[in-house]
Amino acid sequence: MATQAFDISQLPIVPTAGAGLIGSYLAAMMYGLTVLQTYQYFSRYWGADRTHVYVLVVVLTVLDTFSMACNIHMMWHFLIANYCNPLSLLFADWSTLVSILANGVIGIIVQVFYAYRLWMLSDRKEYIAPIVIVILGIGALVSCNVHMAQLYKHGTFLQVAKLAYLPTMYFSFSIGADALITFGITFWLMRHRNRGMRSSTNDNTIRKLITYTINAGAITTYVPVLGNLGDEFDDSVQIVLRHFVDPLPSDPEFILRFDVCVAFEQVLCELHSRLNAREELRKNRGLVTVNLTTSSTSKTTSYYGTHLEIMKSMSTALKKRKIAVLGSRSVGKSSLVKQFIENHFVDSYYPTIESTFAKSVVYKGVEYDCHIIDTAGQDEYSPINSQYAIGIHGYVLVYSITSRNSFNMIQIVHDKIIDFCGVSKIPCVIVGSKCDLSMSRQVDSTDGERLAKENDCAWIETSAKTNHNVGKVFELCLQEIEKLTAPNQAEPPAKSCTIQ
Ligand SMILES: Nc1nc2c(ncn2[C@@H]2O[C@H](COP(=O)(O)OP(=O)(O)OP(=O)(O)O)[C@@H](O)[C@H]2O)c(=O)[nH]1
Repeated sequence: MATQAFDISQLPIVPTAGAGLIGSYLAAMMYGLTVLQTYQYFSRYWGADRTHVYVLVVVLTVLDTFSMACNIHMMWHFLIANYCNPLSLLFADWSTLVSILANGVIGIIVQVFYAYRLWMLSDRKEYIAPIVIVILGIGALVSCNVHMAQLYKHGTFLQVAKLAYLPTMYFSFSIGADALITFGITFWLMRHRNRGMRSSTNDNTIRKLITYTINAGAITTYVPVLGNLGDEFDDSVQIVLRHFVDPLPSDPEFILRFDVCVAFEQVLCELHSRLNAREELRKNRGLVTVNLTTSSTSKTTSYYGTHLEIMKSMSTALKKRKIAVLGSRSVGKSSLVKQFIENHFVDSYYPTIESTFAKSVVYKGVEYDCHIIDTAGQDEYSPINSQYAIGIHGYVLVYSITSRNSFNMIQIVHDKIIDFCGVSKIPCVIVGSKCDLSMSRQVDSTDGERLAKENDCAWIETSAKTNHNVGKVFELCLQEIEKLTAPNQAEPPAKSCTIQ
């Protein structure tokens, strides 16, 4: 039988899928990074988060993987299995349809998550924006589903021009939700910066969070904006744009571009969320104090700003612990706190007036938002300020092993707090500092241990200089606080007392 010459120009399509191919390569690269982020999340935080957070991360990753597999199949179907068969471009392949749905589901999960995050950031006060975000997210999902159902019903791409309003709706809903998320989160972060505990580390971290939020918002909004506005650009730009995000297509090639672009956008969204993970922000050491807690009694809590981190913040009623560091002058209180928070030792001596630091500490798989108050040194003539008896969960009482006087001050300070608080026991760790100076030792470790035992406190020797046992000090303090905390109680009663 003679083969009929086929005139490709008679087809109601543009027979090129190059745009889809390039888009698939980019999406695959982004997918690889997303998997890497997921791996890092599990290797860093395994055991520290709650089960449902892991489930959520796994579900998102599986959906991402599924979407990527569909994209690869789609490319295989059109470019390899049907090589030299331009007619195949007329018919909707199952993977094209299913990946539209998978991307829609990923989108709604991420948007609902961000709506929840916004609500939490606002101390559960802001309802309107989160509800609008969810409605827009549902709108985007519905547009996706209707689009997929229509394509399935028709079985071919011939009706695609008539259905072009559906991807336009999808893009519009996505832009609305992403823009609202970005503005909402930035607004609340700025509010927290203005009213929260002011310090350069806090401000830096909040600035960083705002930058992340704006970047993530800009990038996740970028593709849909181009999608909707592409036709407005001049010809030269359009040549490029048409290959990625042609908004109102009249040919099936669009489906490839659309699909890949949506996948690309979602993967980017995922990627950015994960890139904003806690380790990066932890480099700032001092943490921010913004209201994100689920506990109504706690006013501030740590906030690392993004996706996975906030998943965790949301999942756990973050436990805030306020710890006061007390002791004689020059025993090394500030050095101890600085070593713990900033990981460095300062040789020079500057008397402290008072500074507060914040840091999250994972202890026994639970993350605590610790606020550490470094106080001015006490002596017989300047006893402790009664403010250190109010709202404090635990105490670190520091003496220097090179100063007998500083050791003797510990009992005085301890009794004073007990007096102030009107209780018989306080969560407390007694710390013998400067243990690297053993040649000048004036206080034996047995004396320290005995004193701690008599007062029912924990005890440890440290050196801020050599970073010996520094982290352990605060772990012990948390341990002492938790001993006095009823099981499942997020907030132990901070010592609030009548001053006698
Ligand atoms: N060798 C040694 N020196 C230390 C150590 N910790 C602190 N110092 C030194 O002790 C001096 C006082 O340290 P600070 O941390 O300022 O003491 P402080 O208790 O905060 O002093 P106030 O602010 O007056 O209460 C500084 O010169 C520190 O370098 C340590 O572990 N080993």
